[in-house]
Amino acid sequence: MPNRKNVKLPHSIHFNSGSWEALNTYLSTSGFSKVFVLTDENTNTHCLPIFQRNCTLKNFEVLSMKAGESHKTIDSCVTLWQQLSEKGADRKSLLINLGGGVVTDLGGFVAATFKRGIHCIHIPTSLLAMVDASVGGKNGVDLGSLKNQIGVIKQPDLVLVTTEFLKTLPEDHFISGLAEMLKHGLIHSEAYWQKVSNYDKHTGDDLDTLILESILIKHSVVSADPNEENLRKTLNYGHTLGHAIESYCLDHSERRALLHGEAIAIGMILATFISSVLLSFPKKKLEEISRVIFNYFPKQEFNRSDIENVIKLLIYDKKNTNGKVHFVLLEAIGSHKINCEVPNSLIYSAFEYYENF
Ligand SMILES: NC(=O)c1ccc[n+]([C@@H]2O[C@H](COP(=O)([O-])OP(=O)(O)OC[C@H]3O[C@@H](n4cnc5c(N)ncnc54)[C@H](O)[C@@H]3O)[C@@H](O)[C@H]2O)c1
Ligand SMILES: O=C(O)C(=O)C[C@@H](O)[C@H](O)[C@H](O)COP(=O)(O)O
Ligand SMILES: [Zn+2]
Repeated sequence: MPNRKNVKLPHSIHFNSGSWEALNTYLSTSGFSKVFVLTDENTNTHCLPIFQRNCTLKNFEVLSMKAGESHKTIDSCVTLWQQLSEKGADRKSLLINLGGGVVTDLGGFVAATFKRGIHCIHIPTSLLAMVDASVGGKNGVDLGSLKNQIGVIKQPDLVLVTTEFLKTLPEDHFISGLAEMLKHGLIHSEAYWQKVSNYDKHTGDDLDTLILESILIKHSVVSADPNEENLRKTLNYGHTLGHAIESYCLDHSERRALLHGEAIAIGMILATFISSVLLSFPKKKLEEISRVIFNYFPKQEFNRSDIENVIKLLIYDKKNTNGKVHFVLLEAIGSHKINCEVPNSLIYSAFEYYENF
């Protein structure tokens, strides 16, 4: 993977110094009829002032939604579609999504569907949205607690990544974003895996370089397979069980709702264990990966009935065909296999490995 000096971002993605200039040029040359900025209650407080300072256009309207996964729903979309309608949005209007992955997923979907599609820009403000959610055009909402069941793939006009926003991001959400960066390491290269797993914010590691590299890994996969016919499925590493665990916890009030990255971190340990059994993924590496992940993500408890229910949720995974659940597995770091079938007995063994590590 190229480093920051010789790296090439696509024209639609801008990083740090170039971002505000790209936004202002785009706004002044595109002739939008109206500009809307979608925030959630936290990005409204912490990120909107930075946006206002840097955006030369002053007459935009702010729309806001409640923060968090439980608001990534069609009801939130209806409220926003109504507001856009009442405020006279037309097909020459622009929606700027200023927030984490919930705002970029939901705002991307609202923009893609309002009057069959208005313009949209993502300005990601969480680590997870910078390295993953804002790149690649997947958008959508949950159906009840089932993750991302409704949505489309539509690329935003621009993605503007400004890491200054991370200064106010709460620690648990920062760590959640690290999970997707670790995933990029696992599917892409040992070198990037090592860099992210050895990242230490206290020793002044260059986080911006790691973020940029993650964006490039994600972009390279998406541009090779934008509609997830084959290669893009690798970006779903750890998500087959991870999403089922996330949905299960969202739906059970006695459990803490896990952040997306927290659930995916568990899913990656489980998928790597399964890889070690089915594809001879090296056992020593499995242990290293488990150690790194447990270092950030404390163990969660799953009893037999929890696991049974998680397995039942696998039927909703979007990589399934003909009722068959398809996992992404690894032969080694950076060497993946898609569309793998996994017996339930092995899923139970994977949870046993996770609980006993
Ligand atoms: N479309 C994709 O390709 C893709 C990829 C990965 C994840 N996702 C989705 O992204 C969502 C998770 O995204 P997330 O982790 O960003 O969650 P999030 O959007 O809920 O943001 C995390 C929390 O941090 C707050 N926040 C965000 N930026 C802040 C800032 N700069 N300062 C202070 N507070 C800030 C938010 O208000 C929220 O409370 C999930 O729904 C997941 O399914 C989508
Ligand atoms: O961009 C992709 O493709 C991904 O799979 C990235 C994932 O990290 C992300 O969580 C995505 O939203 C999952 O997609 P889904 O199609 O499984 O809902
Ligand atoms: Zn994810």
